[in-house]
Amino acid sequence: MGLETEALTKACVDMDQKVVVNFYPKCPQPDLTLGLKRHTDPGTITLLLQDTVGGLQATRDNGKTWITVQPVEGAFVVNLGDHGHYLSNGRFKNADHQAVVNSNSSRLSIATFQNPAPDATVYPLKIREGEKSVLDEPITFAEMYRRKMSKDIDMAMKKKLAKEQLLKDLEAPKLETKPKEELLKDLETSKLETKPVEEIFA
Ligand SMILES: O=C(O)CCC(=O)C(=O)O
Ligand SMILES: [Fe+2]
Repeated sequence: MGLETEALTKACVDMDQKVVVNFYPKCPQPDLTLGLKRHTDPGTITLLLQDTVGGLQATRDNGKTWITVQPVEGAFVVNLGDHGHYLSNGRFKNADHQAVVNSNSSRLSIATFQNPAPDATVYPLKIREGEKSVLDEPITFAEMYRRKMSKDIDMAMKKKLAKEQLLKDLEAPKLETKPKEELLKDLETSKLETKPVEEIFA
């Protein structure tokens, strides 16, 4: 990024490492659900170790296509998180990803999140000529996280209300529509789920 040595370390203030072990049991009807819903990781960078089963998917072409991240034995998947996205002024993208399940085997993954300190400043480290900042103002990592989570809760609430309405509508007599399972699945995979981070913070 053309930054001075230690610029990233300084931006993170006091790096905090969190390890999460994800266990995805076998699922008899994998196309009705997800192991982990679509999201971006909030931190700077994530190192992910997945077993040989596979199930991690990421988008490309601005969310238009899903690709499966094939497990490579002994290799980590390195994801950029929201903090890394902002520090680079969006030059490096936060990985938009999800985990699917399957009916044959259970799966295990270990994610190691590298997060900045809660009071670290989130703002591009360098804004190049002609570029606009992806953030209007500097905020703390704690604030960035709070905004992300409240948008998430908002979406979940909207989705819950939409689901309740849909179930009500389905009870109405003579409603010509797709089968109930299909409608519920549409809702489950709908764009209400999450948005690209730029839109969330717009
Ligand atoms: O299990 C996976 O492959 C993805 C895990 C993940 O995205 C996460 O823990 O944030
Ligand atoms: Fe993730």
